Amino acid sequence: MVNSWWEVQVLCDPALEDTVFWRFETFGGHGTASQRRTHFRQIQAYFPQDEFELLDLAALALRIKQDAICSQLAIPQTTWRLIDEEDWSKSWKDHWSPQEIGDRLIINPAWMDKPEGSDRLILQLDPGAAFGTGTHPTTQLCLESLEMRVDSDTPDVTVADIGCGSGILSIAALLLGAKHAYAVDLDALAVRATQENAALNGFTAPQIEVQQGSLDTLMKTLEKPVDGILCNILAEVIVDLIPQLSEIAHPQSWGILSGILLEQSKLVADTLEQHGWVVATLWRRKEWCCLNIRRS
Ligand SMILES: C[S@@+](CC[C@H](N)C(=O)[O-])C[C@H]1O[C@@H](n2cnc3c(N)ncnc32)[C@H](O)[C@@H]1O
Repeated sequence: MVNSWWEVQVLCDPALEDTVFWRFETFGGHGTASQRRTHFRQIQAYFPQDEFELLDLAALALRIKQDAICSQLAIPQTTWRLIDEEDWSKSWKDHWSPQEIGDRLIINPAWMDKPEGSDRLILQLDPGAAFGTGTHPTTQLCLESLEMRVDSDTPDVTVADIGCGSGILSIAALLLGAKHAYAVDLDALAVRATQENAALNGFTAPQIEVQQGSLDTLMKTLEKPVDGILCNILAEVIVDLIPQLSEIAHPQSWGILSGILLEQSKLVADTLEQHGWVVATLWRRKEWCCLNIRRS
């Protein structure tokens, strides 16, 4: 059980924002959020104290500094402090507000009143320690792609959500009209967050089934192939998963893959092609992209 967290805060040039998000994610940060300041960005993430030594944080700060130097940007200021569980949840909640995404969704922090008078689907979310507040470009790209794939005209859609984090993509799929979501994540905190968030939105098993694990878990437990595969992890991880992706797909299945930096998209697309998939569209936001794929 985690009792204390490192709150790591980076003040940097806006152009470094995506890189810092990516560094936080690869280091295992939770609840990453950013705010605009007049001439710079303030980005923070939280790291469980029992898993991170001061040396790890120093290494993270050094990497971020090197990233800035390589991009010829001002040297960022990285600071950290130890906070307890209660302060942690409050601290990052202070930085988060309702957010409209695409044409049909609004992500509403669970501790705030539901927005009134909106004709959007309201996705209630409390990510807790898991990734996926909807503020990251990759999550937004996945949600916008999902809107184009799932609606009330496609009522029997089933989706697999690999690396579900807070559960945001599975829940969005169900709100948009999908029939079943099968969510997996290696992180036990993400499994718990997904179950709790699903319940907040009125979804429980069997409509949503959440397990700790990855693609191999789904391969063992799914009774039928799914119509859609959602996977917002990192390119390196996605490339490793691709060879077995078709094990949970049928000939008409589609996929939405993100967490991929633009310069990594060719590697991912080539690997997809080698394994019977094609990239139908590539959506881009900042340095990130999202591949909408189908079987070839
Ligand atoms: C970038 S977050 C995405 C969360 C959410 N789906 C979203 O779109 O915002 C990636 C998640 O993938 C999980 N993850 C990383 N590698 C994984 C793997 N090989 N299999 C399953 N989950 C993985 C992480 O624990 C993390 O929760």
